[in-house]
Amino acid sequence: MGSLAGACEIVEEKDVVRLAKHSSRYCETALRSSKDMERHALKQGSMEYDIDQLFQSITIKPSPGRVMGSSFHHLETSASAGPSRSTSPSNKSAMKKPFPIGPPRSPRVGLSDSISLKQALRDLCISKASEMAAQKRLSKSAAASPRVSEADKIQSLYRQVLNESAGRSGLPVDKGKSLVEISLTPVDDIPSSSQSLPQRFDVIETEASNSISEPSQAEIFLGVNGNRSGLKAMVETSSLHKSNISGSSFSSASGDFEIEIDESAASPPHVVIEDGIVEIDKHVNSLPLCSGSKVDAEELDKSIVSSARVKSEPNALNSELIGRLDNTSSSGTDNRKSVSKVTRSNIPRPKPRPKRKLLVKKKLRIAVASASKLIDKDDTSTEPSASELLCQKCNCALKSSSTDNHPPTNTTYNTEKCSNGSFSKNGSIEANQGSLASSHLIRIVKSNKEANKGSSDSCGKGDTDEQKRENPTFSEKFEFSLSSKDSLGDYSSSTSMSEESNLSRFSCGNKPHMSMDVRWEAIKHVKLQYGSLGLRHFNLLKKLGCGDIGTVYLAELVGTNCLFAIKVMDIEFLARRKKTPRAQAERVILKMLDHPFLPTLYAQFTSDNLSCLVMEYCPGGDLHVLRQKQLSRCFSEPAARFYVAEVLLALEYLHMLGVIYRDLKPENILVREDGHIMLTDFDLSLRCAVNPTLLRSTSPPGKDPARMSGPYNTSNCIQPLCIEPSCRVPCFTPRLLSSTGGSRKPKRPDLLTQQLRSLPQLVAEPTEARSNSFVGTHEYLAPEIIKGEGHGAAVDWWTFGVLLYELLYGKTPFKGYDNEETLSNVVFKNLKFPDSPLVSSQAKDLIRRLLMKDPESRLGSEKGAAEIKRHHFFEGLNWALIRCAVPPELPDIYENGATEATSPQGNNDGYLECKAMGDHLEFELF
Ligand SMILES: Nc1ncnc2c1ncn2[C@@H]1O[C@H](COP(=O)(O)OP(=O)(O)OP(=O)(O)O)[C@@H](O)[C@H]1O
Repeated sequence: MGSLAGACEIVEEKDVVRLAKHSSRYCETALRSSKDMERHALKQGSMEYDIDQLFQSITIKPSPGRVMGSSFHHLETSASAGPSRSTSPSNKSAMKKPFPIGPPRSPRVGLSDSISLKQALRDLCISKASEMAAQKRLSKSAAASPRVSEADKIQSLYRQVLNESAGRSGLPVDKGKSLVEISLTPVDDIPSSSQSLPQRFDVIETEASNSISEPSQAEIFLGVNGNRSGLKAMVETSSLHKSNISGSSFSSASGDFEIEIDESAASPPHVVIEDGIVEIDKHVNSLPLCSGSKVDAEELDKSIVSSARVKSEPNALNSELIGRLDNTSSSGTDNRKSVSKVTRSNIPRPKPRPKRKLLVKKKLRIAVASASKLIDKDDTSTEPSASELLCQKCNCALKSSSTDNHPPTNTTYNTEKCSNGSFSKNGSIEANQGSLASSHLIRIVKSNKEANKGSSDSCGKGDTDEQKRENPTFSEKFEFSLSSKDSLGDYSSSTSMSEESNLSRFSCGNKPHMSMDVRWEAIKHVKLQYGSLGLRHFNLLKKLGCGDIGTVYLAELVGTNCLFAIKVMDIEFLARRKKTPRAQAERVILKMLDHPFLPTLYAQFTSDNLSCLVMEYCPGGDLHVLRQKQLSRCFSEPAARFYVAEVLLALEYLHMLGVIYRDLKPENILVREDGHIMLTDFDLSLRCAVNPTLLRSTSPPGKDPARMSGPYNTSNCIQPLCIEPSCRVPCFTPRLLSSTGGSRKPKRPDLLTQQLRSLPQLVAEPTEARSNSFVGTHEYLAPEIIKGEGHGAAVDWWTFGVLLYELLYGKTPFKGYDNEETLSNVVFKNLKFPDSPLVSSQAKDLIRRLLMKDPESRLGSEKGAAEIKRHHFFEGLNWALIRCAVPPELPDIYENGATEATSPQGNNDGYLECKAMGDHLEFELF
């Protein structure tokens, strides 16, 4: 057709007539006759007939050039050669049939060109029609044939694409080199091994089904030009998901596997599991093979974690993703940008796992918990909590409490070691909150645990052998515990230190002034709950100090907010050092005490070789520390008066109980939270008999009461006025009682004062007590103690004078170069007062009267504290209400009730001594 178009134009016949009005009649006739013949011949076939009809309406119009040069010239020649040039209708037919012009030639020549052209056109049309019919038949048969699969179509399509591609690029299609791997295997079924190659298809002859549009081909070309894996994915896309020819999704033939491919995603995806669908978003660097529902949550977790970690590595993702699509792990080096999102819906996974998401969440939660455990590990490794180490019900120390063979990180897994299985979570939690205990606690608890086991406690009987195996040191310690237990039994029986005695002995009933204290209730509750109280019920928070016979810890009762000071004493150590009597004395004295300026003993128990005293905790430190904090390293006179007044009351109380304190010094005067004092440390105290007597005044009326034994020694007073509720309580007015020993001239007493002074005086001073012990602190030792002449209660008034002196002057009065000189000064040196700071004469007079080297001349030696109270130094002081007075200063309370003053003193000597004394008890610094 193309060649023909160039030679002539096909126009309608009328135009030809109009144009060829000069054509000869012969030509028209010939043409007409020729058409008739052909029409007749084509009647046999309808298609040919139609074509013939078509051609009847076609007139070949020669091109201008040709017309002028050949055909037109040919017509002219014919016309000139003919007899008539008329344009009559008869000529029309002649013009239709060309006749020869010029030299005569066969009339077929001119017609033969025209006929051949038409014939060629007709043949071409027939050929095309036949092809279409054949193609139609072929397509019908192909559709009906079950053997023609989608893969065949894919292959044919691909073949066609390759051919076109080769044709366009000019490259030959080499079957061997450009063999394309078309994987029809769903991802789930693809083994992860890199050796398993995808199924290969050779390109086969298949008719194009036109199912691939240009976009798909473009994608395929992109894949071809990219890399093998990319091509594979794209081919899969285009072939398996016809509905989405753009290749944005991938679905298997079974329809249960879908991979969405987002071409625009050039960055790594990340994975989200939701209702069984694995979504790979842009941030996954390393994604495990999503083999259906067999996707391992751990791997997914890893992927998620890694996605967060390697967001900045987008290139790595594609390779991994492609590798997963190929299911060939080794194909991870490709870098294809067209695949970035894969969605798995419902294929080969046997059953969906709707809980996958939960599983992941759980894992994350576990991970958080693990992280918390890691954080806890660190915490417990350095500062384990007692409650974490103990079974709260059966008091069995948990495995983790052993620091020898078990790292502290095991603290949370060992509840199963307790046969009772009653590990108290609350206790643990609360213990964790406030636990600052150090490793020493572990060892103490450990000893406690072993003691429990050794004493056939209800918990862990069967674990003994097992623990021996697990802990090589257990056997040794276990035996030691037994021996300790024997020793303890003797000790306990002789000293009534058992827990049972503690239970029956102690209650708030015999300590009325503290009966409302919540700490009693807390202790009582624990005793009722667990049957007994032990060290296991406390979290040792801080070491407060280490004394001569034990170490004092700040402790919290587990499950409460109650703080205590627990004095822990190693019984064997005490026995070896012959200090057991001191511990006994302190314990007995503490049991008796019920006074606002003396410590309350809440409980006492023994565990293994430890004797523990649970006392009231004083957070304000001691007066020695407090004095050091003062500007001039000494207290003001009012402050000093306040403190010594309270000490005086405490000493008076002790003396009434028949206790000579003997160790008065600022270090033993603790400051409570409210600023009032508490006298502590009674291991040097002397217990003695005391016979409180009511002394009647023998002096005549009007005599200076300072010379009397007491202000109330009036014979005409039957009952002490202070007992009367309706009394105006003049006896509480210190002024009335302060004439004793005062340098000031006493005022003339009025009638009431005379009556009060005439009242009988209670004297509860253990005046008859004598001791030859060399006890106390050098600077505070009374001369009679140093001389060894025997001493009594008056030693406390000597020390009381030294205390007042130190508080006012910041130093002790007889301090020498060394202890020997100090002792010498105490015995021989006269008392001197420094020029500064300025101290009142009343204070100096009191000190002077108290520091009389002769104990019998000493103020208070005859009638006790009452004499001292009456001194002018205390004039105006309300003794009865001094506990309600405002203290000089309040301590700064820090965390856990501790203060700067109660910070660890670092007494390594004492501490090391404690460590050395116990075979398996170690006290360590925080
Ligand atoms: N109830 C308490 N509250 C607060 N801290 C206390 C308490 N009891 C003792 N401490 C502190 O513990 C330290 C040691 O006390 P401990 O009674 O063992 O006596 P010490 O006076 O140092 O020694 P020693 O018994 O040899 O005289 C004290 O210095 C004191 O700081």
